[in-house]
Amino acid sequence: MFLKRIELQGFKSFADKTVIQFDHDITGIVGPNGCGKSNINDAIRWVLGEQSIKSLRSGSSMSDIIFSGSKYRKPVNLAKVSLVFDNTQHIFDSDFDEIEITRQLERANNEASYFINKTPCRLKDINDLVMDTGLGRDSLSIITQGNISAFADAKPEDRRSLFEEAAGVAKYKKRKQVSLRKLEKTKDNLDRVQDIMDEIEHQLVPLKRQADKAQKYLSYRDSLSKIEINVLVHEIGSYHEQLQELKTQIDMKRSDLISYDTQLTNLDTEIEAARKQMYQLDATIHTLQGEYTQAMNQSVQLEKRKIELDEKRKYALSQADQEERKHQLEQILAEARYEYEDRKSRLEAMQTQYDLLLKKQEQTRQDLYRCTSQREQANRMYQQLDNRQQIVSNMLAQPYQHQAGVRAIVAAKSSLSGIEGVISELLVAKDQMGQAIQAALGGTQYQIVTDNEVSARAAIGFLKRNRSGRATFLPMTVCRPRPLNQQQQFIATSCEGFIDFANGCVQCDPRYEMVRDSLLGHVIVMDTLEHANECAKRLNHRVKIVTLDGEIVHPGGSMTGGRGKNQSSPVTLKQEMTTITKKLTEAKANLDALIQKENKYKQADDDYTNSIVDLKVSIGKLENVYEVKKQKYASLKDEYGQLGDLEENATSGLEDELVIEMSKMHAHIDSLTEQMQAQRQRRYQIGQQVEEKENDVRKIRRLMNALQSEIHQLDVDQTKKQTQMDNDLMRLNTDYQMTYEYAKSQYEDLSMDIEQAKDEVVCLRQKIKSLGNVNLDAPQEYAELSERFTFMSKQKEDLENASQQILDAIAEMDQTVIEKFTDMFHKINNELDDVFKALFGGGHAKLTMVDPDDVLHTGIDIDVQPPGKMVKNIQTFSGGEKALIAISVLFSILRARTMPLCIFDEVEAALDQANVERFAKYLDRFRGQSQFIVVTHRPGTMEQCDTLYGVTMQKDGVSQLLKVELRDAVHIVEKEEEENGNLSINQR
Ligand SMILES: Nc1ncnc2c1ncn2[C@@H]1O[C@H](COP(=O)(O)OP(=O)(O)OP(=O)(O)O)[C@@H](O)[C@H]1O
Repeated sequence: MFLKRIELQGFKSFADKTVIQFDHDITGIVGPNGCGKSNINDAIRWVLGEQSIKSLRSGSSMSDIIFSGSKYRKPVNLAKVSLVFDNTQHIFDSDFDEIEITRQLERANNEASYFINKTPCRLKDINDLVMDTGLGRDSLSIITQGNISAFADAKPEDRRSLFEEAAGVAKYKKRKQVSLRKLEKTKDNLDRVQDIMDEIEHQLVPLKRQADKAQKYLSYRDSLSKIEINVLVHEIGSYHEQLQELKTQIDMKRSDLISYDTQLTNLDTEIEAARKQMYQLDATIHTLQGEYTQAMNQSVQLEKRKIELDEKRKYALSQADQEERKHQLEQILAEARYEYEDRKSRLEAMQTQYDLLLKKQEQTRQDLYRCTSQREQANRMYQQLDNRQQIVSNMLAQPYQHQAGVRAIVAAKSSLSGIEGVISELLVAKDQMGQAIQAALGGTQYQIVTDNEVSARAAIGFLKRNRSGRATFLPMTVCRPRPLNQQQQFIATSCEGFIDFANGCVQCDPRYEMVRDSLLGHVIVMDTLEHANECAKRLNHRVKIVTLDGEIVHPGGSMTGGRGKNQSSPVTLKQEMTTITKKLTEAKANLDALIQKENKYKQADDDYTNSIVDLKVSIGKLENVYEVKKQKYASLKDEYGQLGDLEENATSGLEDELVIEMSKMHAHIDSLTEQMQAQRQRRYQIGQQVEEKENDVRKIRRLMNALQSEIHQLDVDQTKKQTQMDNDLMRLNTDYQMTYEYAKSQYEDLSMDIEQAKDEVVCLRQKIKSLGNVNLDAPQEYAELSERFTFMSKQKEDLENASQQILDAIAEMDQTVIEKFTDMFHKINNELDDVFKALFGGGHAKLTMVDPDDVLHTGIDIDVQPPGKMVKNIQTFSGGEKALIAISVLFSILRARTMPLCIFDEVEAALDQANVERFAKYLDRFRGQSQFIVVTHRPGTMEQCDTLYGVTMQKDGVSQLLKVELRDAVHIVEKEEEENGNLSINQR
């Protein structure tokens, strides 16, 4: 037997373990109403996976199928039912020869457990196992009275399931359902993937922009760091060298300072010594003056004594004898002669000295005159320069009188960002180059340099807002050197009168070298217009040429030149100011030197005058004395000549010591005078030396002041350079986390000069700034998002493929279903007419598809014509007829398709006795083909059963089973009938 046994325990009324053994084809289950027959049917369906509480005729919960107890029995907590099948024919797709399917339910947790051959499994495993075997919870295997009566009244489409079951397409339908669910799920996934892709695509575009921007930023940053590190290394090295140079200069200047200081100390010592000498000379002169006065007094005394002596002599002479008188006269004459000759020689000496002084004074006066005229000329020059300096200074104070816009920007410079200055301030013409540079720059000298275009725009906005005029701005970021090509440079430099290229004729901060080269690198400076013309010709009039006088030969050959009233511009003014200041300093020094020289000459002149006057007075005095002495000697000579033979022996005849004394006194006085003059002269010379030394002191002090200023300036430069170097070092450290030594070791040749590199750094910084905010995670995010998008695209493709595969599989399954369904439908239809005739005793029956074109969904109609009846509409048949029609179809199906097991639960209940017997007889035809378990009350049916199970229920509400082999049963019935008369089996 296919179903070998059923084991129940705790299921509904089967509280105790009950085993129903099936040994024959047809087994009947009999018993009074409510004894629990149908519970066996329920138990089979329950094991085969029934989930509907309603179908199981249970309460509100699945746990209601567990024996709920009775007045005399306690409820149980576990329901367990096992079906044991013979699988030697492998009706189930399993290698096992016996299959035991078990389901149990515990009241405590209301949880069901499933087992196949005692191995726990899922409900799905049981469904899969029984699928299309003819078993199953909704299968043809289990037909109830309700199924039978509903068949005829059912809608055509509701009948379809019976035929589908017969055709065994449930698994396809189930698979189709699974496939459809999969398809639905796939579509959901596809939609979700598409949504995600849309979202990613939406994010990808801006993220791509951000990533590109970040890539640009990183590329700029890399270039910047490479170049800037090199620039910083170069600059730090350069600052280091400059600092060394500055230190050397400072050390040298400090040593000069010390040397000057020593000189100053020496000069002070010398001046001090000279002053002491002057004091000593003053003292000497003073002493000499005293001696002179004393000598003069003595001289006066001697003169008085001489006069007295002469008077005495005169008297003695009048009293003396001839001899004595002669002797006296000879003495007087000798004295007179001595005095006369003495005064004469002294006078001549004085006169010689006087002449010499006059000559020297004349020479000094000539020098003074020359010096005065030089000084006057120097003074005029100085005044002129001073006046010009005032004018230039005033002009420099208001350099942009006619450029309102430039003036406004310069005034507001501190409140505007990025304003570097006006070209004319930033580029300073070198000496003698003012006119040329002014001509070369032209109007661009009033352009304002800004750090970049943004600053220029802001400044123009400022001028607009304030209506402050117009100005031209030159952003440093657009400046590029514009040198002449090599051939033009060669021609220009080989031209006669070539001075330089205009960019070489200006000085500027290294920061503005790019501006300088951009504006002036292509302009040539020549000495004269003639040479400029010649050069222009050789350069085919393609280049702008300017001359030192400010003439211009324009490209094309036109020329500009001439001279206006005021040729000055900010470019020339600065240079002029520098030149004037330099000249003014020189002129002042020259003037001071000339004044000093003039004063020296004046002093000398004064000194000569004094000496001359003094000498003149002395000469005057001496002349008188000389005249007196001369006349005295002459008159004495005349007077004493009359006396005869007087001997005139001037030297030997002097007997009076007084005359000699007087003469010595005069000589002494003259000597004192000379000494005083010499001392005075010496003092004057020392005074001059002191003055010169004091001048030297002043000069040295000036030099020292200048040196100190220079040292201070160098200190400032040093601090500045040190700060710049520290800044660069800090930048290396903070921006690039590098020490100088490490950065230096990484130094690379950039294949560009340092100025270009600096320019590149500015340019790159500007580019980075113009990028604005940068999301550095963007490239990574973009890569991840792109990868995700690719992944999603792949997923989408996979899902679309899967979807197509499912659709293909569904189409294939549909085709199989159509084929199997159509085949089974025809088979059943072929059987139906015969079965119908057998059960109805004639007539016709036929199945039709409501919509043959849609075999997958078509409903099934049944056309019947019982014998002798014209009625075709199935609805109009009686209940019994409807049941018999349904049974006809059921048997047709059983004929068309072999079922291993059929459970009929009072399917023939509505039939009359005759039809029950036909039914029973027909049932007998399937013996050996299918196994039947028949729940019945009808004796006709029972008669066909091989075995009957009688179900009873005592007052404890528990179903009991009694197995009766039919032979025994017939025997028992016959025995009972004999004993009790006409009692039916049913009543038993
Ligand atoms: N959980 C349960 N616990 C105890 N008894 C139950 C339970 N569920 C159902 N029963 C009992 O089972 C009986 C119904 O059994 P069933 O319907 O199989 O009877 P039957 O023999 O088929 O009757 P009929 O001939 O009238 O169709 C009722 O007496 C009912 O009380």
